[in-house]
Amino acid sequence: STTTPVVQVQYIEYKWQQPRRHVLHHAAKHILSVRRLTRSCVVSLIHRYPKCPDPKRALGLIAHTDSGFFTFVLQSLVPGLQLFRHGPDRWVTVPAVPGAMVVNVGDLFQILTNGRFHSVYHRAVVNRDSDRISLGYFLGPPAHVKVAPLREALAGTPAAYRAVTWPEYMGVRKKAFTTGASALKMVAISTDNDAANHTDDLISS
Ligand SMILES: O=C(O)CCC(=O)C(=O)O
Ligand SMILES: [Fe+2]
Repeated sequence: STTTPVVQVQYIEYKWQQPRRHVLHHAAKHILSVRRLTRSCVVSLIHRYPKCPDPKRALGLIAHTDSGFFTFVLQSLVPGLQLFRHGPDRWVTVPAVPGAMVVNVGDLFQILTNGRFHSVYHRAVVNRDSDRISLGYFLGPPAHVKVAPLREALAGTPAAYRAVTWPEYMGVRKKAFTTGASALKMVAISTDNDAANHTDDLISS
């Protein structure tokens, strides 16, 4: 039998301005209400990265953003997940904390929050001495659900993205991958929108 879990949204980053907390709250409520209406929409992947004698010359997983709402990553005790940070531009290794899950924001969450939350550009590097294993749980909407910027995220500003389903967006990403374009920009409504251009900046840098 199934029970409805009691979910509490906790704000880890207290420095966030009130409008952003408000958007996070509504986005979380929205995702939970979509989940309640439908069956599971979690995809899981297990990665195994064999040890590599010359890690500088190989990459475990090419730099990318994830497509769904969130990705939950469990790493083995060998770190390898890296996030791209600006100012100065650099790759930051996420420490492998036993029992800890890393939560990455994905492209559809950026669309849902009209760019108030940015999907994280990340990659996986390999280790010289040890194999590495990671588990990824990709949370997104069921295939038929259109994702569009939430009214609460707009607050008087125009929508930066058109509505897309997860499979539609995967199709756009596939096209973007072959042409070197940005998938988020391809579903953006206005090209002079900062939020929509954000990922482009990352990819070109
Ligand atoms: O291996 C990792 O830590 C990252 C995996 C990942 O980014 C992915 O599966 O999308
Ligand atoms: Fe990823």
